[in-house]
Amino acid sequence: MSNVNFSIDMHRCSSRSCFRRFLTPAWRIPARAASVRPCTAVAEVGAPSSSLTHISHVQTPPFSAATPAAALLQWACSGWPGPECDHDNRRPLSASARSTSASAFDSTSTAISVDPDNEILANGGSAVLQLRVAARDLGPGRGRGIVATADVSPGETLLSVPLTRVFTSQPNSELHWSADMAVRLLRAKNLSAQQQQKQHEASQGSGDGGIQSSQAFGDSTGPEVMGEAGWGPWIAALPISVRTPLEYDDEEVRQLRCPYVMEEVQLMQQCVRDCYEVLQPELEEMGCGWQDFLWAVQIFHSRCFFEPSSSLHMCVPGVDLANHSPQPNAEVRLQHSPGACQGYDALAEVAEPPPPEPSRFNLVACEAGIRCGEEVTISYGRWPSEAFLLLFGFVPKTGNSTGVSVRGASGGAAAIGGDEDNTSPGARAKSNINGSSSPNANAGVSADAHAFASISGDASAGAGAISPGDSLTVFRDAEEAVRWCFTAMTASRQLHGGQQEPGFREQEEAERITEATVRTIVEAAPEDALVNLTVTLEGVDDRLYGVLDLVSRQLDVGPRDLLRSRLQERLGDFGDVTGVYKDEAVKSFLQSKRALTQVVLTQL
Ligand SMILES: C[S@@+](CC[C@H](N)C(=O)[O-])C[C@H]1O[C@@H](n2cnc3c(N)ncnc32)[C@H](O)[C@@H]1O
Repeated sequence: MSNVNFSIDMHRCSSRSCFRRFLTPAWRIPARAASVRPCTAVAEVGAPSSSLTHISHVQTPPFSAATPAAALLQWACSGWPGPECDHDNRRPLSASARSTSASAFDSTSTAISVDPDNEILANGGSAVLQLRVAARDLGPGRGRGIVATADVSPGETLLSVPLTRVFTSQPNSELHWSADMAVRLLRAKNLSAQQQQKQHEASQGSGDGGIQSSQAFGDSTGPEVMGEAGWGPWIAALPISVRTPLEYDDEEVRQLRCPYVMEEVQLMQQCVRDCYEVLQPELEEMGCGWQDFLWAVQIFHSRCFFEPSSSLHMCVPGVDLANHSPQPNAEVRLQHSPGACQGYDALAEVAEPPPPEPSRFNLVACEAGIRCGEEVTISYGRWPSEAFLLLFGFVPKTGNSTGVSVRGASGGAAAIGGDEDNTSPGARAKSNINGSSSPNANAGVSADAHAFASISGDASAGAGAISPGDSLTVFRDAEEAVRWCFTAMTASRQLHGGQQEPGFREQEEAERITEATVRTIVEAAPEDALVNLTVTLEGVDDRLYGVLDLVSRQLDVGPRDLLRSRLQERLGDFGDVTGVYKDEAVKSFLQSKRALTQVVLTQL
């Protein structure tokens, strides 16, 4: 097999306007929904409870060795000979080495006892792999995760899932990708339940009491053989409930305080409701309602990888148990089989090739390796906190409240505590913000732009709360920036300069200048080039600087002063974050935005 060293970020991340640009277009009302009547309000189809109790994001069934999650890893890695066969010498580890590491396993380990003379135990017609990882319950904050049950060498494959067992979006779906996947998941859930029922009845008839071992999910129990009914082992291991902002009620949306993010949440909620309306008849035929649909959509939002070359979303059984860390110790790779590569067909014409194996989705240890007992983590990408909150329902923390060192464009990469994540493609793209990566957006930027854009020196005020990769949207787009600057400066001059309220003529003139400035800036730039103008710990978005610089020439105020005023206003949005939050993730979100705004302000 050719090993394509190809990391995949969770979903898509574009460089400059990281969040809005990748999410918003995808969340527009899908084509099939566009013709339907205005959607039903959430309340009519089953609104979430509004009581102020903390809700864990991922609710999972009680965990033991026999749980579906423990059996899932075996099922997911169908056809994989196991980690020891991936070493260069292709020799299995000695039995003693294995038993040493196995002694550190807990009861949930999937590496059950092994006959040393028999590398692979036959079980229900399938092999039991000697995995070096196990699924574990990590508590209310994180749900389940993957833990190393032995020391793992750098580059070692931990899980290897054939693409035939990866639940993938359909390329030409008319519906939003997650809605389409949700219906397919619910259908598969129904079919696999029916299948299980049949098996149960058959086994009762045959007198074995209907007891099916959780280890008995063999190669014959997958979707390759059973079609949609074959996803049962994965579905049984999915969380019972997932909570993301799709479930927020009005009060919780208000608690987000940030108008841009509140809009995104409302847009997403609306889109899902619209999709539900379109799909309702089909869902009801399956006996599913709004809550089932909402659950399934959130399953995919919180567990899918986005594969950029095919634009497909992939939910990978087993690997979908890996939690996020900004400093991951593992990564994912697609391994293409010769059968999936160009040239296989040509070979088939001249020789009898081996039957093509499916390509595989691998979880691989990073360069440092992994110690026995450590959680195996991957990076979902380096995103603003709202992207994490909206899709995954949590906001990552730095875990370090001191030692923030921020350098700007000319100074190179920022280092935030010990948790800087430069591993993802998103991270590399984002660090270009202060460079000249957006040529069209920089028209008119003066020579001191970079000095201004560069946030330098140490800043520690509350920086430990900043989610790695977070950014603050200062303006939705250039037009909003121009209008805000004119309005704010007029108001400020009246307040501080004792100026009279402008008369009709003056107002007209001010409006004319504003419109002309908007046209100069917006019409000169390509469509959507000037949306989501941000600041990050790495500095000020060049495009934002360019806009403020042009406006400042009209207003006779420095761009730095304009930015400072705006950030002070934004800080007010995130003011006092103490209080009761039904969802702790909202608090982490607010703390991160507030701390980021404060740090940037101290650096201006
Ligand atoms: C791909 S799933 C990972 C497995 C999940 N913990 C489970 O029990 O099924 C992603 C979800 O796990 C949780 N999660 C992942 N990384 C986390 C982290 N660093 N902190 C808190 N929750 C995390 C979030 O609820 C997220 O939506």
